Amino acid sequence: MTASATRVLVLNSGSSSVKYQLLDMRDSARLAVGLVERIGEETSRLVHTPLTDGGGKRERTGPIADHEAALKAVAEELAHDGLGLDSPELAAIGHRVVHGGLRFSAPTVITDEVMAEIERLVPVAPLHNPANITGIRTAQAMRPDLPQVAVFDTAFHTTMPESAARYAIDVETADAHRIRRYGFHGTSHAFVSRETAKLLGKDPSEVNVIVLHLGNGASASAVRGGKCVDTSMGLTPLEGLVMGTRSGDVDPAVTFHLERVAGMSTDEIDVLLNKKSGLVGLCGDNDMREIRRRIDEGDQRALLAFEIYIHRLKKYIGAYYAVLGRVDAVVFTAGVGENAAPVRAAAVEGLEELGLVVDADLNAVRSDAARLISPGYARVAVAVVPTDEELEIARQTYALVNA
Ligand SMILES: Nc1ncnc2c1ncn2[C@@H]1O[C@H](COP(=O)(O)OP(=O)(O)O)[C@@H](O)[C@H]1O
Ligand SMILES: CC(=O)OP(=O)(O)O
Ligand SMILES: [Mg+2]
Repeated sequence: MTASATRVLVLNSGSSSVKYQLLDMRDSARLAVGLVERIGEETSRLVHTPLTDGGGKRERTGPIADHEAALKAVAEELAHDGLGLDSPELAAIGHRVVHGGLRFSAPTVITDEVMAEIERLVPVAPLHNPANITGIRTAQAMRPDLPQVAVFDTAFHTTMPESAARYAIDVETADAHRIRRYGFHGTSHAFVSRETAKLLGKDPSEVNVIVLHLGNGASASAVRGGKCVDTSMGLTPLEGLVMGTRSGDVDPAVTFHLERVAGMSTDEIDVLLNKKSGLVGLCGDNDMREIRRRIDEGDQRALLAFEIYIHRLKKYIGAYYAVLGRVDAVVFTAGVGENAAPVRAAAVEGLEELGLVVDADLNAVRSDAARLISPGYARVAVAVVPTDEELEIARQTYALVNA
């Protein structure tokens, strides 16, 4: 890396999307941001926004076959703005990697051996790790000379005590197969819990926070003094909250029952619970905007899906309240948490005895800023804090390559 190399490209590869940002780490300024969605479908779309000279969003539509093709398209868009991957100013490429098992509790420079470990974990993050691997390989091929850094979703959760991380199943079996709660979205839970402390004017070590990361994937975490003590996702990102297409918690016997009684294969049940359940399974839509629109039109299926979503969320707020004992803030983040005021209002409705109240006017404000939505008298702050996984990944990546 040359002394003038201060830029970091961040790739957040999801199962069917890539979000990316190019940042200059001297001031964390974003030079370009973008998204490729519906990868593998006929209707793929790339939206690229350069931010160097006032911007000007560009869009490409049409089939993008896989993550490799997606990244090549992203590289072309960046080159078009004079921000190509060949730039000597690029210091590193930071990758979100969803499953890092127990081994990675910090950002890590990717070697062949690290890649082998990420590959070994594919069975426990089948929707995510393969996309992360393709992203890394494609970026390595483009810039073999640059450090590629993995920032793991699981890292923040490695501080959980055994009482929260261990499932109550036979210890030998669990240990032999490394079955335990790992938790995901950790980069977001870490970033948002820290930003929440800032919003409260306190040091992270002084505050206990319940973070509700509600995107397409969704998870809750209990953070005590800056450290995660429990989280809702488990061995895989399937456990916990109701999500866009994932069931979250179900009785594990549902799977035996479907095998024995419905004659479904393990793979079919995997697809059912990961891709055809959650909001989409309950009402046919996984987008909260569409669900709210249908509810406003009197659609009963959409209403029931919303109520199931909220009921689960409320149970986790209560559970993590009990785990923490004292709660300073309940925080909403990610696509649904940041934008869906009705979800926030419904999730804390009836919890006044716990000190949780949402002010309807504050909750209705649309803003990109971190903000309180509880009234001044409330014992527990309720807040909306936008997550920025890409910024956090860029910071960790840059810090590591400069260490
Ligand atoms: N204005 C909005 N109102 C309600 N929900 C929204 C809004 N914008 C986005 N969402 C929800 O956010 C989800 C995407 O969240 P996001 O955090 O980007 O997810 P992911 O990172 O898992 O792709 C959408 O599926 C939709 O349900
Ligand atoms: C781990 C996980 O669920 O990630 P996402 O929300 O991006 O699908
Ligand atoms: Mg996300």
